[in-house]
This record gives sequence, C-alpha cells and structure tokens, in this order.
Amino acid sequence: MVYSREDLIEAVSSQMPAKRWEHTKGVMETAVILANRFGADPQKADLAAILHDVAKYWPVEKLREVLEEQGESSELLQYDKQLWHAEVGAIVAERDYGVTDTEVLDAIRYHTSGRVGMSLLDKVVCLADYVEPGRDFPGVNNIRELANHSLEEALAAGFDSTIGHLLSRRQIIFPLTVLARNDLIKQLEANS
Ligand SMILES: Nc1ncnc2c1ncn2[C@@H]1O[C@H](COP(=O)(O)OP(=O)(O)O)[C@@H](O)[C@H]1O
Repeated sequence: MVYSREDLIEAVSSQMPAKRWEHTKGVMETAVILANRFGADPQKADLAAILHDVAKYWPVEKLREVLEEQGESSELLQYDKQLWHAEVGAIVAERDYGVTDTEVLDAIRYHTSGRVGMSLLDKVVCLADYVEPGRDFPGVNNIRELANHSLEEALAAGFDSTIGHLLSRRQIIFPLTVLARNDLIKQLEANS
C-alpha cells in the first residue's frame, strides 16, 4: 500500500498519546520552517518529521525484536532504551510505510543521537525536535535564538544541553552524540 500524507498521519498519530502527537505536529511545522530557512527540502523534512517518533510508544520488547532482527546486532541495544525508537522508526518507515528515500530514513534514524557527517536534512529534523514550540527545557530559548541564524550553532547547543543533562544525572552517554557534537564544532571552526 502506498500511503498518502493523510493516511500516514492517521497511521502514525494512532500509535501515540495525543500529547506526543502534538509534539510531532510541532516538529513538522518547525522542520518545514528550518528547511526553508537553511535550504533543505521541506517535503522531505515534513515526511521525516511525521514519522520520527512513530515507534516512541512501542513496547520495549517490540523495539528490541526489531533491532535484533537487524543483520548484525545493533550497538544501540547496549544503551538507553530511550534511544531505540529512532533506529526502529527508520526501519518501520521503510518496511511498513514504504519510505524509500534514504535521506528521509537517515533523518529519522539519527534524530535523537545525531551522527558524524549529519546531512542538512538530519540537522533540520534533529533541531526541530529540540526547538518545536511545545518544548520547554532550560536553555531552549537560547537554542531557538541561535536557530534564527545558524543551524550548526543551534544544534551544537542542543547536543551540549543533552550531554550536560546526562552528565548531571550520571547517566551513560551514547557516544555518537558526543562525536556528532564534536563534528559540528569542527564545521563551525572551519567556517569561522
Ligand atoms: N547520546 C545519548 N545518550 C543517552 N541518552 C540520550 C542521548 N541522546 C538523547 N538521549 C536521551 O534520549 C531521550 C529521548 O530524547 P529526545 O530527543 O527527547 O527524544 P524524542 O525523539 O522522543 O524527541 C532523552 O531522555 C535524552 O536524554
């Protein structure tokens, strides 16, 4: 079955509580604004945003099953379960909803952790997840401010905030986020 945008919205929203769907709508709206601002494809940003949290409320065992079905066992399984929905979201977007665009699938896959060499679309979706209007965490307004002029400055500040939060709670950090953050800083230094 080929899903229209409306069908997709129906299928995704029915898998999460109303509050999380409100968050997703905020990410959709913000991702399109950021895509237009920074030169990414707004249709791809919209599609990735619709699907980014599709697996967020799946039972942990179902998430584990999907990750274990992957050829080599996913490194993610050794890290916090909160991270699993992003990778599973990309797998499900392709498998169940027929998304074939690897740029869109990667933007879903890396929307929580980031990665080294983030594409423009990865950055837009990840930043939209940080700053959509429903988000309220210490420092979010500073990130919104930075997002007015620099995608990389804003996203680096977003990752700093996540890493700082995890450090303050003595939680284990999935290292890809640290590498993603360092990579953004390098990009900023190279362009300064
Ligand atoms: N590198 C990381 N290591 C460990 N936990 C992380 C990492 N990055 C994000 N998280 C945690 O994952 C959770 C989900 O992140 P968030 O971006 O809010 O997800 P969502 O995709 O649902 O919007 C948060 O509790 C965050 O602290």
